[in-house]
Amino acid sequence: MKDISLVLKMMLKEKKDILISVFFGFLAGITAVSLFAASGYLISQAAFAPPIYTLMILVASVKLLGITSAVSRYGERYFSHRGTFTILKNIRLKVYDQIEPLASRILQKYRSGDILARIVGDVESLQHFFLRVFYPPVVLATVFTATIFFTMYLSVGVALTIVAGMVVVLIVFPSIFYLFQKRTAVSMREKRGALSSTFTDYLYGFRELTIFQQAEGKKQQLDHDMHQYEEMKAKENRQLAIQEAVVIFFSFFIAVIVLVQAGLYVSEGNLAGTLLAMLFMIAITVFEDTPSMAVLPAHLEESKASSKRLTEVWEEEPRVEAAAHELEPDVPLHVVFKDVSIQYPNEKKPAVRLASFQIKPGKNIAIVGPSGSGKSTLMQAMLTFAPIQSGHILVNDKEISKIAQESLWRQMNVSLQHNHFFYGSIYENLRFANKEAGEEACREALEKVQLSHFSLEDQVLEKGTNLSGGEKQRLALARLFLRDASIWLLDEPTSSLDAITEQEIMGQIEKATKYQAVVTIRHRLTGLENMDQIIVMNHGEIIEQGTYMELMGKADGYFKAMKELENSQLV
Ligand SMILES: Nc1ncnc2c1ncn2[C@@H]1O[C@H](COP(=O)(O)OP(=O)(O)OP(=O)(O)O)[C@@H](O)[C@H]1O
Repeated sequence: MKDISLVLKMMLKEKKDILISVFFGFLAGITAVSLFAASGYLISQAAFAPPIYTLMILVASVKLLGITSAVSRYGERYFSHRGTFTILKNIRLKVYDQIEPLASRILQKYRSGDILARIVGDVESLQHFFLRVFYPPVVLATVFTATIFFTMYLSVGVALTIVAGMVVVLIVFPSIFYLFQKRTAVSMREKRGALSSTFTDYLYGFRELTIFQQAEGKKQQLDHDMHQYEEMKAKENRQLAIQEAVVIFFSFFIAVIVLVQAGLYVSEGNLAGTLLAMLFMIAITVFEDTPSMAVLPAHLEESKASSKRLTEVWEEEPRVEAAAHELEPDVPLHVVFKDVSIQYPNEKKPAVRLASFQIKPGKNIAIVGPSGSGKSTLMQAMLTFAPIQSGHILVNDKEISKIAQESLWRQMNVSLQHNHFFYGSIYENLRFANKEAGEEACREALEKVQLSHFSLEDQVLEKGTNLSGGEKQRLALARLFLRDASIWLLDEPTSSLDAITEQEIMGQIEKATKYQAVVTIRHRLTGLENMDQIIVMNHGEIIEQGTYMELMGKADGYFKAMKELENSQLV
């Protein structure tokens, strides 16, 4: 029950449509049974040449039942499908609401292909829960019960045969099929997950795979995964077809038993002969919709697994209470790190240990240190993307975890090591930072980053694959000139640029940020003389901090040694 709690909760929100569709389903089923029962009775009665009005009443009833059955079948389809699509919409919204605040953590834990398979494939497969798992047994049970009561009135023996048939079809068969299905479903899901992950790996890494001549091997693995998945799918379809055949065969078998049994009662004089055809028709019709019970176990297993796979994505994550404190938009940010340690999930040691420093409004700060020393992690923590293990990050005296993320990000201008570009024009990619930015402002921003040779209509391909590394960095920086923000966070913003372009663009940034704080992660140690503060990191710790002069004044300082080494290489 816990496994399908997600879909059950979403389903119960649509009680009205569910009740109406069950009502129409029952009406359609029971009128179909009555229609065939009345037809059987009509044929038998006609053989005895009864008064014309008897036949007229029977013919009219048959017609009326036919019309009612058709109309209620329409109502059943309409409301059950409407309910299904609303349930699916509710599930999509719920999944999005749960996953969105955890996105940065989840993407560290799951492969992107797997996440995609969950939020597309698993959500889609839950649409079958109501229509194929919940609904058929409920409607069948109600139709069976009503039919059994009616049949009991005619012949208790026949009614008991139908009861036995009902128990086998509604309980025994689904339970046996479920056991078979469980095994197939587990390997199906594993194969689907493997296929989806291999496929995304192949797609994202296509260029590298081709260059390193590994594409063929990966393609073979993809073919292999695809082949295995198709084989499993074919096996599952075969299994479902056999199950369906068993149920259909059994239904006819019960109808034949009813015919033989009723025939026996007639010959013994315990049943009127005119009821024979009627009982046979009832037995045939009441089992008409039972093949849906053959596929029910497969859909139940699929729904359970999908619901579980979706909920585990957010249930295993620590709960994030919606932070409610809104930062005032006009007050510049003052950020204080107090003994902050950060450890990524599944990592043995922290990426940052006991970091303490401040970012005051209007100050220029550089973070330097060897690769892997934790510089970007500090920036990720300011953006609330890195998991803080201990210590405090205060933004305008408020704990960062209590601040509504949007109000924090609104005041930040960020350029990360890898910036994302969308398929579209340069203009669209710039306006993504500020919807209000007009063409003139965008052209000026391009000029500031020395991209004035680009027109606003030029196309950017997915992930900016038609741009050079330096162009991507400059386009990412151009976005920042279009937004007002009180802190600029720049992670190696000019690492792909030549020294002259770098100097000019940094000059433009300096001009635009007279009153803003700018935190820049740097590998090159040039141009740091005017920094208000330089933070030096090594092995996840801040080992030195101060102005350029202060750090260069330390006789055996780490920064001083790094700077001297760099200078010696430049000479
Ligand atoms: N998402 C992550 N999951 C697990 N470990 C991570 C993650 N991101 C970074 N790390 C680890 O944290 C440590 C610090 O990484 P970080 O990116 O902060 O270093 P950096 O100083 O910015 O390096 P670089 O100069 O190469 O960009 C590294 O050991 C890295 O492997």
